[in-house]
Amino acid sequence: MTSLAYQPSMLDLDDERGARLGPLTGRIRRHELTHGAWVDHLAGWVRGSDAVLRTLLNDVRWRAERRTMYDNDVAVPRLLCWYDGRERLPHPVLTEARNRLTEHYLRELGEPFVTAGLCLYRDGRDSVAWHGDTRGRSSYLDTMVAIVSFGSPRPLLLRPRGGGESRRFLLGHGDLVVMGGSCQRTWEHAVPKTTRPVGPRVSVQFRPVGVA
Ligand SMILES: O=C(O)CCC(=O)C(=O)O
Ligand SMILES: [Fe+2]
Repeated sequence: MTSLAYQPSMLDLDDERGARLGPLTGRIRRHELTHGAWVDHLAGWVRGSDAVLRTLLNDVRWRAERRTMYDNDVAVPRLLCWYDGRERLPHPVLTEARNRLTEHYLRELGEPFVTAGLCLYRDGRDSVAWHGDTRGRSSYLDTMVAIVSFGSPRPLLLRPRGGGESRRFLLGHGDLVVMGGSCQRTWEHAVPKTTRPVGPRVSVQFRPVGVA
C-alpha cells in the first residue's frame, strides 16, 4: 500500500531500534461494563510503533471484500487480511504480543490467543458498523478479543445490546484494548466513519480458535 504515504511522527524515537512491548501487569486497566462484559485498556503498549505500521502498510497482502446489502453488492469499507495461526505474522512484535497476551490472560481465558485478523482503515471513510464478534463460540460463551492498534487514532464505541449508555475508547498508535467476558454477546462495538482528516489505521485482533 505504498500509495498511503505514511509520515513517521517525530515523537516515535524508538523507531530506529525497532518495536518493543511495555509491561502489562499492573498497567492495563479494567473497565467493567454491564452483563458480565468488560474492557481492558492500555495506551502505548507497543513502543516504536512507526516501524510496525510501515511494515503493515507495505508488506501485508490486503484484500478488498464485498458484501450484499439491501440487494446491492457493496465494498466492505476497509481492507482485510486473516492469519489462521499457522503462518508467520507480518512483524515479529505481533508474534511477541500474541505470546504476551496468552501468558497474561491464560488463567482467565483458559486457552491461547491464536488467530490474527488485520483490518486497514485507509482514511475516515473506512469504518466498521455496529456488531459483536459472534461467529463461532463467542455466540454462546465468554471469550476475549484483543486489539492492538497502529496509526491514526480512531474511537472504538461500545453499546449494550438491550439499550443503555455507550462507552468510547480511543485506539491510538500502539494501544491495546481487550474485550472480554460476555462482551461479544451482550454488547456491540463499532469504529465510526469520520469527516476529520485522518491517516491510515491498522487494527490487529487476536482471538482464540473458533472465535470470529
Ligand atoms: O478496528 C477495530 O479495532 C475493530 C475491528 C472489529 O471489530 C472487527 O474486525 O471485528
Ligand atoms: Fe469486532
